[in-house]
Amino acid sequence: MSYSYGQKPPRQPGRPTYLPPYQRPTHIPDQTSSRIGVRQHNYHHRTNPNQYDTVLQNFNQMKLTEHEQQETTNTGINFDAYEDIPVEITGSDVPKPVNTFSEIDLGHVLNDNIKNRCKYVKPTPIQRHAIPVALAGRDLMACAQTGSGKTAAFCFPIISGVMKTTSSLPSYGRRETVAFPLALVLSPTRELCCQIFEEAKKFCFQTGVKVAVVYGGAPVYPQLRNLERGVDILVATPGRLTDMIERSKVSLAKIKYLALDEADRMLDMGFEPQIRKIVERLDMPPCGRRQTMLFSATFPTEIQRMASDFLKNYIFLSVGRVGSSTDLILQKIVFVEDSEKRDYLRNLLHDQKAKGNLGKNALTLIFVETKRSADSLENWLCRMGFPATAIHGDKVQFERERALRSFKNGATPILVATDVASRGLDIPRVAHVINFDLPRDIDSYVHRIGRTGRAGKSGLATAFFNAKNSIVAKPISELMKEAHQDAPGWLDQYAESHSSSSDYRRGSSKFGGRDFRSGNDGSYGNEDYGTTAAYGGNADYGGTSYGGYDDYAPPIVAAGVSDSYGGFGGGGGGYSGWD
Ligand SMILES: Nc1ncnc2c1ncn2[C@@H]1O[C@H](COP(=O)(O)OP(=O)(O)OP(=O)(O)O)[C@@H](O)[C@H]1O
Repeated sequence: MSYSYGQKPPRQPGRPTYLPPYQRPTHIPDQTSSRIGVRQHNYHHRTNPNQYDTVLQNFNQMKLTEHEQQETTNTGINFDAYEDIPVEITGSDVPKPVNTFSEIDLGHVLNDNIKNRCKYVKPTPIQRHAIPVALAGRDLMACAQTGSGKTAAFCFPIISGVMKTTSSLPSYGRRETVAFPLALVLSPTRELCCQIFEEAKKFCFQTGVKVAVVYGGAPVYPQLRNLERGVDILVATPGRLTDMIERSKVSLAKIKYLALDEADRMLDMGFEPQIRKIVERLDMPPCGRRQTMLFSATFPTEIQRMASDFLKNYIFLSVGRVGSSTDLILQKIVFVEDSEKRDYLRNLLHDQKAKGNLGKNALTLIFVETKRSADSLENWLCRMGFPATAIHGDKVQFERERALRSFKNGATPILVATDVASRGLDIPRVAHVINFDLPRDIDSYVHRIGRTGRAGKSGLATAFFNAKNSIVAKPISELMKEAHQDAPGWLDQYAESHSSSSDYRRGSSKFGGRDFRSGNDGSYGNEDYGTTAAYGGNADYGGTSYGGYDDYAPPIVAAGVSDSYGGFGGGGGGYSGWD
C-alpha cells in the first residue's frame, strides 16, 4: 500500500495527518517545499497550533551562522541554555560546586590551557559540580546531557591529580617494557577513544603529564612504542587494553584514577564481563584504593546498580534529567513507511540544500540500523549525487577514520552511520541528525540526536517513524514534550497502543532519572542501599533491546581485529568485535 507524505498512514484510523513544521505554509513561508509533495490542507493542529512553529522559529533564530559553523573554538557556548537546569546530587558530604575555573585549584598550567588553548570561559554545570567532587577524591556516578562537557569534567581532576603525583615520582629515564599508567579512561568505541585522547593531550599541554591511547583495529606496535616512552593517563578501548595487559605490556597496579565514559554502555549486556575483568580481576587496585568516576548521558537503574560494585561511598550527580535531551535540539518526527524512506530522504536533503537553512557548511548525520544498510544507503546517496560516506563496525579502522575525517572536514558532508557513531563523538558542525531507522531503545535515540545541539549550540533531529518503531513511540513523545516540543498526536496513539505490550520498556520515569539508592521515598544518601525496591524486579532492561545493533554486538572476532593483531603472533583470544 502506498500513500503520499502528509496523507494519513494506514492502520491508524482516526489519526490526524501530521505535517512536519518545516513544510507548513504558515508563519515561515519559505519553509514549504513542493518537492516533498505534502498536502498542506490535511494538517490539523491538535492542541496549540503555534507551539511547534514557535520552536521552529526559535531554531531558526538559534541556527548556526556561517561564522559559528567555521569556528572550532568554544567561545560561542550558550551558557544561558544551561542556567536553570535541574541538578540532583546525592551521597554524603557533597563538596560545594564552583562557578568559575579560577575557584578550583587545578594548577597554573592546566588553568592556562583551559583558558587559552581551549577557550573555555566558565565551567558548564556538570563541570561546576563534578570537578569539586572529583578533586575531593570522591567516587562519582555522573549523568549530564549530551554535549555538555563531561569529557573535561573527568579529565581536569585526573590531570590535576596526576600532576601532583608525578612531581614526586622519578621521571621516565629509559624505555619501560611494562607501562604503569596512573589513570585509565575507558571508552566503548575507537573513535571516541581517539577523541578523548586528543582532548586530553590538549588539556595536558606543558603539564608534563603523558597521555597515550590504545584501541583495536589499528597496528599495535606504534601504540606499544608510545607506551614504552611512559604513560600517566591511558585512554583505551577494553578489548585492546585487556590484550595488552595479558601480554604484560600494561599493568594497572598503579592506577589511582579510573574513568568510564559512556559508562552505561560499557556495563550493559555483552560488555560487562570484559569491564569486570579489567576492573576486578586483573591487577587494578581495588575499589577504595583507586578513585572511580562513571559518566554518561543515560544511566538505566539496573546499570546503576551494577556500576555501584565499582564505587565506594560515591556521589551521584545528575544535571538535567538523566537520559533527557537538550532543548537545543529541535526534534521532528515524520511518518514514513520503509519503502518510502529513500524518496523522503532525497527530498529532505534537496530541500535542505536548496534553502541552506542549516548553514552553508552544515553536516548531516544519518543513522541506520545495520552495517549493510549503511553501505547500501551510502551507495544510493552517492548515485543520487549527494556527497556521502559511511562508518560502521565492518569497515577496517583505516576506512572508519577516513570516513570520519572526510565528514568532519566537509569533503563529504553526509555521513551514514550505525550506532558506532552514536555516542560521544563531538563534531561541531553537525547541524542535522536523521534517524533513517529509529533505534529500539530511547537511550540510543538520546545519544544519536545528541551528536547535534552540542556545547550550547542548536541542532535539528529528524526521525522517520513507522509502525515498526512503536516500541519507542511513548519515550520519544515524552522526551519531546520534556524538551518543550510538540509531539504529533499520531505518535501518542502509537504510544498508547503499544504501552500495554510486553516488550515495552523505559518510560521516562524508569531509566535512571535518579540515584537508584534513593528508592522512591526520597531517602537520598542511603549508603546501605536498603531501598532496593527502586530497581528490584525492574524488567525494563529486557533482552530485546540490543539485537540488531551490529556495531555493539556481543564479542565476536572481527576480521579487522585479527589483522591488527598479526604482530602479536595470533589472535588476542576473546577479543571482541566492539573495539
Ligand atoms: N567549559 C566549557 N566551555 C566551552 N566549551 C566547552 C566547555 N566544556 C566543554 N566544552 C566543549 O563542549 C563540547 C562538548 O563536550 P563533550 O564532548 O565533553 O560533551 P559530552 O558531555 O561528553 O557529550 P556526550 O554525552 O555526547 O559524550 C566540546 O566541543 C567541548 O570542547
